[in-house]
Order: sequence, then C-alpha cells, then structure tokens
Amino acid sequence: MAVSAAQDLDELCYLSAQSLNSLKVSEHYHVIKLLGEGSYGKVMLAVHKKRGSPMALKFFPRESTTLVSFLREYNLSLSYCTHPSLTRALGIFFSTPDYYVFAQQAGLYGDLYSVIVSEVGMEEERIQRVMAQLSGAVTHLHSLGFVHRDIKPENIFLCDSQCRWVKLGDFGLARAIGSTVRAVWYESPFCTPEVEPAKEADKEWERRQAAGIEEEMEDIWITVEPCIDSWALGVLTYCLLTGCFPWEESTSDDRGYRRYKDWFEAGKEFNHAKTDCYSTMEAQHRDNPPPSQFSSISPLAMALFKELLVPEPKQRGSPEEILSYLGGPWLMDSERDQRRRAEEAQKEASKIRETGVMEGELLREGKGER
Ligand SMILES: Nc1ncnc2c1ncn2[C@@H]1O[C@H](COP(=O)(O)OP(=O)(O)OP(=O)(O)O)[C@@H](O)[C@H]1O
Repeated sequence: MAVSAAQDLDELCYLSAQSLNSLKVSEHYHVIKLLGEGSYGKVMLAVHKKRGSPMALKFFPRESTTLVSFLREYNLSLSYCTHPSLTRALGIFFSTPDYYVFAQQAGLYGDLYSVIVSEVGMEEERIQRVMAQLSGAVTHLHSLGFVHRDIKPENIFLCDSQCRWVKLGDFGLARAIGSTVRAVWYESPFCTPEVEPAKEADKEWERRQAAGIEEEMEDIWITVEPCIDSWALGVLTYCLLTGCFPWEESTSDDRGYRRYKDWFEAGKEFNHAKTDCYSTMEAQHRDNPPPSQFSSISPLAMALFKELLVPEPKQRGSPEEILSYLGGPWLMDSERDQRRRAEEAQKEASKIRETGVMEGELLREGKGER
C-alpha cells in the first residue's frame, strides 16, 4: 500500500511538473480577501474573472518551498481528497515570479479554531456533527493510503456557521502509510507520545551545543501510521468539548499527561472488557475516576478517549471508532445544565441590550431628533 500510494503520487507530481505555467494573478482573478496565513504561505479568497466561481488560492513562497513539496500537496488534494469533508484542489495550479499557487475549494465561514476561541463551549450536537464528518474524511484518506499528520482546529474549514459541513484541509504534512519520516517533536498535545524520544534528542543536542561538543547526532525515524491521526482526533474532541487542551504536551514530564496516562493504565485493571453498555461505562467511571481536567466529560466520551488517546500507538483505535460513540451524551449532565443556563443568560442580556437601543431610538424620535 505504502509503496504504491507514494509511487502513484510521485507519478502525478512528475506529470504535473511538465504543465506548470506562469500566470499573472490579477489578469485572471479578482482577489477578494485574506482567508488565513500559515507557516508555509497565505491563502486568499478569489473569484475567477471569466467563470465567476469563488475559490481559495494558496500561495507558497518560492524561496522557501520546493517544487516537489508544492506539487505533492496539490496532487494529493486533487486526486485523493474525494470525500465531501476533505478540501479538494480545483485543477488550477501555476507559478508567479514569487509564488507557487494552487486553487482549492474555499471554506467561507472561517476555521474551527475561530469557533473554539469565540464560544464558551460548543453544543454537543455540533461537536458530534464535526467529529462524524472528520471520522469519514480521515477514514477515506487512510483507505487511499495516506495519513494527514496535521489534524488541528486551524486546518478544519467551515462551509456554514453551524458546522453542518466542515472540510479538513492543509495536506502539507500528509505522507503515505508505511513511509519513514524523521521524528520531529513540537510542544503541543497534538504531537503524539511516541515522538517523545525526539524531544530527548533535542535536549541532548542542546546540551552538547552548550558544552561545545561538535559530534553529529543521528536522527530518529518513525513509520507513518494511521494511528497518528487517531491521536489528533482524540485531542481535537477534547478541545471542542472544553475549549482548552487536556495537557500542554504528551510527554512524561507533563503533569496533566502523566495523570491521564496513570488513569489510562489503572483502567486496564478496572475495566475488564470494552463495553458499549452505558451503565457499565458509568460503573467503570466510578471505579476509576478520570483526572480532574476531564471532570465535565461523560463516561461515553471517556470511553471514546480510551480508543483514540491510547499512549501505545499499536493499541490505538481507528478514526472509524468515533461513529460508535455518536448520539449519547459527551458531557456530564451538570456541565450541560451550566452551559444551557449561561446560554440563556447570554440571550437575555442581548435582548435587554436590543430593547435598550430601541427605547433610546424611540425617545430620540419623540424629541424630534430625526
Ligand atoms: N480552502 C480554504 N478555505 C478557507 N480557509 C482556508 C483554506 N485554506 C486555508 N485557509 C485558512 O488559511 C489558514 C492557513 O492555511 P493552511 O493551514 O493551509 O496553511 P499552512 O501554511 O500550510 O499552515 P500550517 O502552518 O498549519 O502548516 C488556515 O488556518 C485557514 O484559516
């Protein structure tokens, strides 16, 4: 699978390299606004002058992007993102003197990160809708032989404000299943625990630098597996439910992660078998209470975390598992009540504000100010 998926993609890159044309953006597109910026480039909303169709143009600076990595992301998005919740390229790619550019479907309602930071806890129904779509999208990508490797709220684009249709995008780090990549550790809970040795190696390198030791260090390599995406989907579920991260980084020196891992290990002793019976999940929850950062999470969602947030990569469940956990509560009743009350108070406050504005306007009209 790995060899053929990677080879097929290389072949597409080779063919498309022969038809890369140069173009002046302003001759063919009305550029409307900036949709976002990432570490590799910027993304603009544009309308094709002749066809009138809106699209997202992704600009990759040529000085920091290799042609191969540009073509790989473009071709992956064009030929393998054939699921409605994957952002597909539109068959338009070109270069300018400063950029490589390709066009893809545009999410016109921002990304999931903006929803998480602007709302005090999303409703469960909306969260489950998002996770159901992502489960399908990621399973589809895996079935075609690729792992996304960068699932996070900033890479999930919205096609409507209620998250009825979301699309996973940014395939810059996607690689074929089974390929080997250099392990890169970064400070985020999305970074999988199996990359921890790379953090140790970074520390060792810094220590040697400080001591003036010139000796080269060997890179650590890992195999690309679908379970990398399962982990990220678990962390994402937690972010959507709580509006924050479960811990800072998935390493043994992080207190939050250590507490989670201890709970997970203890669960092996308490939970004799995996169950889909809610009262059994509740009993397991009572026998082995989760660490405090999970106090608002229901036994059902904790059971889902036991599938996705498994420290040992080989034991981690697939993104498809999410589908078995939909429909039931993902938050504790007390948390749901609290959110409902906060939402009602918010609605009441905005009603009072609106009435105040209307009364003010009537008063001004009465005084003949208009
Ligand atoms: N197709 C799209 N529709 C709507 N918004 C988009 C689209 N593509 C990108 N964006 C916006 O632009 C931002 C950056 O895009 P993207 O993640 O693809 O860039 P990147 O440089 O590869 O980012 P990263 O630093 O995560 O690797 C996204 O977070 C999102 O807000």
